Amino acid sequence: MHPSSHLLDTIDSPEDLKKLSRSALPDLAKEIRKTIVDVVSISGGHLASSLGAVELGIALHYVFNTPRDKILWDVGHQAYAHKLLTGRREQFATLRRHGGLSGFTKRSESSYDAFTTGHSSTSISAGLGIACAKHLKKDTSKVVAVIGDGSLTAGLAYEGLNQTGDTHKDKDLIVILNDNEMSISQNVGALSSLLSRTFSASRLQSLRKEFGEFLKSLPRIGENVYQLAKRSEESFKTFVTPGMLFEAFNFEYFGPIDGHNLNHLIDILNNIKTIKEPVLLHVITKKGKGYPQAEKNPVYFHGVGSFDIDTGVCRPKKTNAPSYTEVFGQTMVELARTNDKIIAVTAAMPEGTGLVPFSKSFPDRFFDVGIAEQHGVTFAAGMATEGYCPVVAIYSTFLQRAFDQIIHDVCIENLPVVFALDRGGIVGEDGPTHHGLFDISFLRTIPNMVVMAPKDENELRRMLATAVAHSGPIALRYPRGQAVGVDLDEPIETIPIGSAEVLDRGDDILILAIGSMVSEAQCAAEQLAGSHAVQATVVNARFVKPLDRDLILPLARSIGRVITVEENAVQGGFGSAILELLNDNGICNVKVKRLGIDDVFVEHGPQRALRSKYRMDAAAIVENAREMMED
Ligand SMILES: Cc1ncc(C[n+]2csc(CCOP(=O)(O)OP(=O)(O)O)c2C)c(N)n1
Ligand SMILES: CC(=O)[C@@H](O)[C@H](O)COP(=O)(O)O
Ligand SMILES: [Mg+2]
Repeated sequence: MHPSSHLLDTIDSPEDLKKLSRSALPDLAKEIRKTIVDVVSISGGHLASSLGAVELGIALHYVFNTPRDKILWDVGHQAYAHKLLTGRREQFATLRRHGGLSGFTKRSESSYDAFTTGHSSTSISAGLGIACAKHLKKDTSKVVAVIGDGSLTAGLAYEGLNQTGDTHKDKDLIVILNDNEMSISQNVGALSSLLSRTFSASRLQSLRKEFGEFLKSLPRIGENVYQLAKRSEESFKTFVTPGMLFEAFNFEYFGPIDGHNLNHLIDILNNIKTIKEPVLLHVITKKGKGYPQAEKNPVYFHGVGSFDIDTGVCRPKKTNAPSYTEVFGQTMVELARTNDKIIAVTAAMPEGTGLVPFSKSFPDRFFDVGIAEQHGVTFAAGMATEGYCPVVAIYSTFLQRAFDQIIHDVCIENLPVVFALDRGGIVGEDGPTHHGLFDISFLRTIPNMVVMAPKDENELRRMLATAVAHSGPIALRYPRGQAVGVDLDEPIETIPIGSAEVLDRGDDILILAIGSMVSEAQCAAEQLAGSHAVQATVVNARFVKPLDRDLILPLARSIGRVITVEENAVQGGFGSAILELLNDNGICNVKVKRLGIDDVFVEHGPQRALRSKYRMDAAAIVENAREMMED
């Protein structure tokens, strides 16, 4: 690694970058890489993707006139070099920290961040929107969307390409395909093998051209020659290349070129910026480029916690409890051993959702559909119609994409699809685009859907067993990170649908808690009894839908003071469900306080700090209980 940052230290904006000679840029790239590795080794972050896009970031800001020209970084997880070059060098050490720089691009953070990101595959649609708006305003500045090969597996990207290629209107958009042959894991699907046909691509294209020229040179094309030409054209299609694909979308295709060769990048960008029609530039990069450990293991270094730079080894976490994700993954394997109908579906997150062990034990029953949550849900619905039991494991935040598919393709027909929602609640450093704070609200409104959240990892296992035995759509949501550390039942018992449990008994206040908030409620009950002489009944609701009305209603009636607690938006969530239940049953003289996230987007920061700031803890329950007692 380069010892100092004397070039980077001179850059406060892309204007300063432009003052450097081309020959200095490779050294600048080294300095940027060193800075990224240094900071991410402490703060954690998306290391491998950002290291792969260093030259791209330099070349784009060297050639284009940002922020007037707009660069949209898809997902935004590869944009650390962009941040360093656009006036955020001094704050870079605050990356992903509470109050510091976001790990993604964010409009409110910088005028150089053209679009706020975190979820994938938005760059082409948003870029086209910006380009069309510029066109209407007669603004001739340029728009560049940088999208990865993984992000190009999502349908949304093709919706953008399709509209961009509409020949009836001028669409001045440059799309850069940053192809490192990786999503988080190995990229999947027909597209990934198509993109790697680079050798045959150029060979076949020149063959095709030569053949066309030959035909044109003939004085008269008879029927036989014409038929031969058509057949040849057809057979060329079996060798479709990336260029042909994008040309079919009416893009001018350039590439593939080496995305780490600054001279080539700058030359070609200078050329294509003069073209006033859709352009696709295909660049080949290496995920983790420049940091050997990340080059060797890009999956591990995609999103990483703090690590030792010399060894690449992550700093150990303090607890011995497994994560919810691990327990989910192990339980899937256990259940699938005796139930050959269980199928696992992931949308490009086999590691993140804990499904790698399942994929190894049952490769035929494991499906990675790519970054295609909508397709994944409908695909699962199709499998369910054939008698299988698909378990769709998707982070809460990414399932938002598939809301219509859940209703239209799964719930209307009451199909037995299990939704395993990892990262339900506050996720931490990824911030507002990634917190899973809406699933309870959006799932509980859907007819036929059952919604559960476990209080600990043993209950997660029981809920998963319950879910695969259920005959309709059913969702369980659980948090990011370490579980509670309880013993696990063997064999796994199921839970009657809609049954809550009483954990503590007291006459003063009723605390109805769900999921991760159950342990906080118990802790609060202990404090209330110990220091404030307030006796609380604590109920682990287990189900948001259906609620255990036979247990909840008499308790609410007799105690008269109710606090609901959930790690979810308070609007429309578990607390709202309780209010509806009470109201619908004529119980209107009960005081109810709903605790949850109150109509805001939660910023990024450590999970613990955010939970405390947003009052998702025992202290908040105690405070609210005491206020209620005083009223
Ligand atoms: C809708 C959505 N689903 C899943 C993810 C999780 N995710 C973030 S980056 C990524 C892989 C993206 O691959 P690619 O675009 O090729 O970028 P690379 O990491 O290779 O640079 C995935 C699956 C996401 N951000 N958004
Ligand atoms: C950029 C992105 O969407 C993912 O890489 C995400 O950051 C993963 O989050 P986890 O670290 O919770 O798996
Ligand atoms: Mg990629």
